[in-house]
Amino acid sequence: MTRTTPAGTPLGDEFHVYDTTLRDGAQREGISYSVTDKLAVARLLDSLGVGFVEGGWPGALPKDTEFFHRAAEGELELRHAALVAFGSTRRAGAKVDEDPQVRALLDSRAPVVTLVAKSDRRHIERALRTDVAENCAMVADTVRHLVGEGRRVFLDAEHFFDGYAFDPDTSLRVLESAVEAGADVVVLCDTNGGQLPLQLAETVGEVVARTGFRLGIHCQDDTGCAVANSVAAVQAGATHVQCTANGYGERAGNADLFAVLGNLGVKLEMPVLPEGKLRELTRTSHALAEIANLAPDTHQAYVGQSTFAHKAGLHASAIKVDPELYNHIDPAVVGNGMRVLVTEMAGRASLELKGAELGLDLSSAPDAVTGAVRRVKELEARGWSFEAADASLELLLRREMVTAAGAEPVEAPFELESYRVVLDHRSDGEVIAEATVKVRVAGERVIATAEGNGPVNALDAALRKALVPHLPWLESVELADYKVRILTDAPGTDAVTRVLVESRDGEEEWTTVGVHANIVEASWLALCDALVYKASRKPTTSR
Ligand SMILES: CC(=O)SCCNC(=O)CCNC(=O)[C@H](O)C(C)(C)COP(=O)(O)OP(=O)(O)OC[C@H]1O[C@@H](n2cnc3c(N)ncnc32)[C@H](O)[C@@H]1OP(=O)(O)O
Ligand SMILES: CC(=O)C(=O)O
Repeated sequence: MTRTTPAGTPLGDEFHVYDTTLRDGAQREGISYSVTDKLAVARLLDSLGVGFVEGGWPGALPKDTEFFHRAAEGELELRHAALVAFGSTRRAGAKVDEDPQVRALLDSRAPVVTLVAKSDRRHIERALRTDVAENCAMVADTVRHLVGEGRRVFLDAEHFFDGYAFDPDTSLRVLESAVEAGADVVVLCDTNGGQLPLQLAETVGEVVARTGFRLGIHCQDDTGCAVANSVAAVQAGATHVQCTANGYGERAGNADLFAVLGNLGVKLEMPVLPEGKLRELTRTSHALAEIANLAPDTHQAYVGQSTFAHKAGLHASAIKVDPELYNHIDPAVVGNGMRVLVTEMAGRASLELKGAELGLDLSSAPDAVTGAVRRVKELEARGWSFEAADASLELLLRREMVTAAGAEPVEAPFELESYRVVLDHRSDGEVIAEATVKVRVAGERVIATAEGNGPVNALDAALRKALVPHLPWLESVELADYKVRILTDAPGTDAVTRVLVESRDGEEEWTTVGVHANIVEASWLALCDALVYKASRKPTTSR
């Protein structure tokens, strides 16, 4: 059976997933790929299984010229994708075989070339300062020249939608010039990103009907509709879709590759990637964000870390019955995972699901669940936040289980008698903090003093000094991150400080929270929870 797009066009090899992260994605403010970065991006996209990787504009950017050179010299072995060089048509009034930019496209040795050409009469006349006939000759000459040199050619028809609305005959003439000269696909570009899905799909359908050409779609995201526009274009007959990883691109960005693949691959069940590769979407998206040196968008469609995280109690209660009730897909299909967040918005089901996630069986402890829901709501009203502090939440749940269900108590590995912190502002401007802790550990009273570059650092150091001789496992535990937030609107109080402490050892990372009017005490509470949490996971003998 022939597979088809939603518009009935035969699929299989005939549908192109075309990535332009390395060219249009690199046009985003804040991105600057090195050549090594570009090679790594191309490898990741290839391993995901996209059909085409546009590597850049050889001849215009020295880095891109070098990228194509290194790729051709064996540094890039692509298994799925064809490498594409991007560039413009010959200059107006020039000869194609004398145009250095066109020469650079051939020199890149890329098997596919995408040419950008004006397809809006206003741009032809005002930006290029030429006429429609010469613009069409520039397109035809360049396509014919490159095809004659054995390249497969696609044409990006810049400003197509705006141009078609203004003067459709000119825009169609540009497409015809390319196809008659041998271009394989003509790509309708929403260059200014101003289109909306219904109007764009109508235009794509009309152009398919009028020309019968193989059409591609390239959407910028200035209306926030790039993904919707791309999907609508495919539904209207486009069989080549251009996207960028995580929507990186000029101005507001481009159509996000991962959302487009999710929509086409999962929702429309089009075989846009090789078998099994949709499960790589999340991992690939995050890896590409790393290379771009940008934090992944935690709320990005399909692949964001929070995209299947459920906070509302009502959602959790339905999810407990069946996760499908509140997830639009099984997150595993795109390599993502579901999480339940416990906050003031939690109900019993949220706590039960979170407990299961943390390995605690609360099914036979209804009173502990009730107690935990009440406690979380009370504490969050006073400024605590458990959403990002799973270790403190686990301790809270286990303490409720002790009270309500007689479970084994959560033992602290030490008992605090007192702590004291002083700050010493020295005459040379240096500020040193000194902390002294008095604790009982393993049946002994221990007093330890340590210095640090701040009160929390000094307190942490003094506590370790006191405890490590008795609790050797503590040596591998370190403070990985420390976040402070001053809350000015906690009801019934003056400002309070919330401290999140992220700890790690060779086995895991965990986060705890402390809240108090005093920042040092808030930090102490979070630090203590961090150690109690870790101690509760160690065999009794090493506590
Ligand atoms: C919609 C898009 O995103 S397309 C991709 C755009 N990407 C980039 O521009 C990044 C790379 N660009 C560059 O490095 C430079 O702009 C270059 C090397 C391409 C050109 O640099 P310069 O020769 O200094 O020209 P400049 O950038 O000022 O202007 C572009 C020239 O190309 C011409 N031009 C623009 N589009 C086209 C086209 N499709 N076909 C032929 N010529 C074109 C312009 O008319 C202008 O010509 P002019 O110098 O005679 O006025
Ligand atoms: C070609 C391209 O990037 C655009 O028209 O937006």
